Amino acid sequence: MESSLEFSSSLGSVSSLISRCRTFKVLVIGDSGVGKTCLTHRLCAGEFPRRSEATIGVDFRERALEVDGEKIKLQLWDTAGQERFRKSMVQHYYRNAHAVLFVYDVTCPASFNGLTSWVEECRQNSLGHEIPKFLIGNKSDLRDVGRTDCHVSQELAMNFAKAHGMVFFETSAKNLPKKRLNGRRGEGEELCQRSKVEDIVSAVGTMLKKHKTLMANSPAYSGSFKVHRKKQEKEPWTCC
Ligand SMILES: Nc1nc2c(ncn2[C@@H]2O[C@H](COP(=O)(O)OP(=O)(O)OP(=O)(O)O)[C@@H](O)[C@H]2O)c(=O)[nH]1
Repeated sequence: MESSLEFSSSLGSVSSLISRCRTFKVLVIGDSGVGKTCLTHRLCAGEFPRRSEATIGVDFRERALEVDGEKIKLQLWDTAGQERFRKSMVQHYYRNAHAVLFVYDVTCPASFNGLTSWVEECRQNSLGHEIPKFLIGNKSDLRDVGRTDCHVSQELAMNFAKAHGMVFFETSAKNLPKKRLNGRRGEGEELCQRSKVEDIVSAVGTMLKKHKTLMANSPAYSGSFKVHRKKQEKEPWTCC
C-alpha cells in the first residue's frame, strides 16, 4: 500500500483556543461500499459528493453545530472499509474516540452481517462501552418494495441496535434524482431525507454534549493525521 502517516496531537490547537469550541472525535466504520464517505460528506457539507473514491486510511471532515447554546464540533473520521487500506492504522482510529457510527447498506445484507466484526474490532481496541454508538442503515433511496427479501428489515436492524446499545437511523446520503424533485412528492421526500440527516447530526451532538463521563475522562481531542494517499476511482457499488 502506498501510503504513509504523520501524526500530530495537541490538547489545544490555535483554532480551538480561539473559538473555544469542544471537538469530538466521531468514528465512521462499516464494510467497503456502504457509503461512509458519501454519508460523512452529506453530514458535513450537506450534499452528496459528485465523485466517490475508495478511502485509503482515513479522511476527515468537520461539522460545527450548536447544542443547548454551546458551539461544538464533530470531527468525523471516515475510515477505509477495505482491510488492506486500514490494517496498519486501526489502533489510531480508536484512540480517544468519543462516538462511533456503524454504517451498513440497507440493500446489502452482507454489510449488515459484517457489523458483528466491526463491533468485535471496537472491543479489541478497547473502545469504551459507555461511549455513544449509532447504527446507520444507508441507501434507503434504493429500497425496492418488490424486493424486500433482499433487503435488511428495519425490525432486524432495530433489534441489533437494541442489543448493542446503539441508536438506530435509516437514511440515504444521496439526493433524490432531479425528475423526482420536480414533483411535489419528490420535494417532500428530499426535505424528509434532509431532516433525517440533520437528525443524525443533532442526536450525535446532543448525546456527546450530555455525556458527562466522556467530558471528565477524555479531553476534547485536537490533532491530525496526514495520510498521503493514492486515490482509486470507485465503480458504482452493487451488492446482492
Ligand atoms: N443510491 C445510493 N448510493 C449511495 C449512497 N451512499 C453511497 N452511495 C454509493 O455507494 C458507493 C460507495 O460509496 P462510498 O461512500 O465510497 O463507500 P465507503 O463505505 O466510503 O467505501 P470505502 O471507502 O471503500 O470504505 C458509491 O458508488 C456511492 O455513490 C446512498 O445513500 N444511496
